Amino acid sequence: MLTVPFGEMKRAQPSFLNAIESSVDRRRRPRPISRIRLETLLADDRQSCVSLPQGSTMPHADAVLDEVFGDQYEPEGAVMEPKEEETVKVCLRLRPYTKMGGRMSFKIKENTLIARCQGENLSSSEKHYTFSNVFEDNVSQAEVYDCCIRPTIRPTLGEPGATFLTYGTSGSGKTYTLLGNEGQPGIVPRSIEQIYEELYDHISTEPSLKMECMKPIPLSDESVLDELRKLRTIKTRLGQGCEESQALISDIIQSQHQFQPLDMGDKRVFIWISFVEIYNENVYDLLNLDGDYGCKRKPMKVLSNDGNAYIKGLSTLYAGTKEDAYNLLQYGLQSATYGATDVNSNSSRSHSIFTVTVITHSVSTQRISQSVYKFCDLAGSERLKKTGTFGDRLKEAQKINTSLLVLGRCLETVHKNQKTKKIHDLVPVRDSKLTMIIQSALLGKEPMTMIVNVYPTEEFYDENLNVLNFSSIAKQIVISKQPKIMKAPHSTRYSFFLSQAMGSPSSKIDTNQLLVEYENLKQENDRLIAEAEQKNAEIDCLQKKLVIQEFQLRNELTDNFQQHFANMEESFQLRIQSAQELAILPFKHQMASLEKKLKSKEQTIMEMEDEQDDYERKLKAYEEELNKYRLQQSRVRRLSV
Ligand SMILES: Nc1ncnc2c1ncn2[C@@H]1O[C@H](COP(=O)(O)OP(=O)(O)OP(=O)(O)O)[C@@H](O)[C@H]1O
Repeated sequence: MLTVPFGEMKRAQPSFLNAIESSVDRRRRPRPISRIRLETLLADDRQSCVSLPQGSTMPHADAVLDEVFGDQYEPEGAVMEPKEEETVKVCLRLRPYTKMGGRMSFKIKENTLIARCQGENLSSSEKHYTFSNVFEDNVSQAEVYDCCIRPTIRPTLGEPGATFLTYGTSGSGKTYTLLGNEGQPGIVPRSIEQIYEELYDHISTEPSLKMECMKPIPLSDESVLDELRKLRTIKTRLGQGCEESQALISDIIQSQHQFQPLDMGDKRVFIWISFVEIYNENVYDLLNLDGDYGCKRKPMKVLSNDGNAYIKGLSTLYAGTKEDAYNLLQYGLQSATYGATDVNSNSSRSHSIFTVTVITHSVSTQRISQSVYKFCDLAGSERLKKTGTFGDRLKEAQKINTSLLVLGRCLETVHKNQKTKKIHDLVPVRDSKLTMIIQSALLGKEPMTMIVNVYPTEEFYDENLNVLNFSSIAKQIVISKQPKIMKAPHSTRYSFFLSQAMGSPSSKIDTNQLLVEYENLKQENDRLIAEAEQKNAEIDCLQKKLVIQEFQLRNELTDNFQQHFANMEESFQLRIQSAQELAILPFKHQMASLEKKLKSKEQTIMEMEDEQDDYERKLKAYEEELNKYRLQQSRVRRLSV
């Protein structure tokens, strides 16, 4: 249970879990800020902070605005209109109480909910939560729409669009508020009706202009046919029977609201729709026509371009009629993930974002603007224990709570930065996919309306207080709206703009002037093409030079390497030679001494041979003498005989 003793109330710091309710302390109530601040317009990755005095003429600020808005900023007239400032609209909606058992103790006083803290002394334990509007449980869907959504949907030139969020515990009525049912349609079908009824005369049946990565792209005839083919596929997949329920919903809405067609002069409107689901921190395309039901879906990447998020490869389909828009909504809902918890048997386990992009093309001024309306059905913020979550459901709940916590941190940081009028901390929009996608609203660049759904039971007492604390921070964020106006792209398809002009209501008046403009543009185009060709020829020449230089360089390098290797070889040879000589030297000495020894031995041998000769001669002489003696002896014997 969340209780804050009265004495500590003043000192407590606002935080996601324990926000200080603005109505408790007068000093903390939201007040109009006297100076217009640009830091909220800067992306979270920009560190600098610029502020402008209200209503000032500001030639010196042009450069800053140019940098922030690029092409989108038009410094016409030099005098800046003071920018409208408003805070995030936070409305409370109570779900009718159906259960027996304990009802949460609270009372409503105008736009303030006074919650009584459980088990505390009455005077010190009341918490006051002030909202833009409070809708009690008997307020109809139509009243909710008229009061907090209808005034924000103004898809005329220069309106940036808006983000609508439903936030609350599981089963508190978020999906009911956003989508409703057949008998009680919610915000999304009512917005579709409003947009299509108000823009009826101006909506182009041909999807010939699209936004890609925040840039307007005129589509080729083949792409137009491709887009129409996709719509037909969706219609075929939905099958028969959906038209009847759509017509019924449309009739109910028409009977409850009076939407008048707007006079938008020569403007043509193109409406594109996308639908994504964030499930377990992965973003999935709900309008993807390539994958079949049941096959593994591919998570998509969320990228950021100058503080505006876009999803890479997301299917954005053209909805030229409200029937197309209903079909796309229904098709996306069929693809969305549903699981069951103990609290709500049809609990949506993912955040889903239905986006309607209205592109407005002014034929006379060639200006293009886009208004992006995001309808976010957030998954329930719930306690794991109460919702009986295990396994996959537990993993889902953890991811859901993490992304909602990041959402709370973002709101808290933006609020802190705005309050102190300095950028102290970067807004952690990148910490979750949800906050990345709705970053422009979180950073205060476009209006945001949050409908806080509360199911007032004792059982959800703590969770409901957390939701209320969360909303009290959101309400204090200041929105600095900036129109997003772009010039028509330098396209080779001038015929697109010309055909738009011909088809527009004011075409008769402007046709001649447009033809002159067209001729001028054509000449300009020819001149640019000739210039481009000349540049291309120069590039070719430079490329050739580059190739020759590269070839020469390669040869030079090869020669250098060869020379280097030859030098290395030579020095190695010398080193080997000297090493060899060094190694041979002891053997040479040994050989010389052996030769010397040999010579002395030879000398000795020669001397001995001489001696031998002497002995042989002497032996011969003795033998001769012996022979003589023997001869004498034989003579003597014979004589004696
Ligand atoms: N204001 C209301 N009037 C009548 N019925 C309501 C209202 N709000 C909610 N309900 C009913 O309460 C039930 C739960 O509502 P819903 O499905 O919109 O809850 P949820 O907040 O979207 O839940 P989860 O986050 O789990 O998806 C539904 O049957 C719905 O019809």
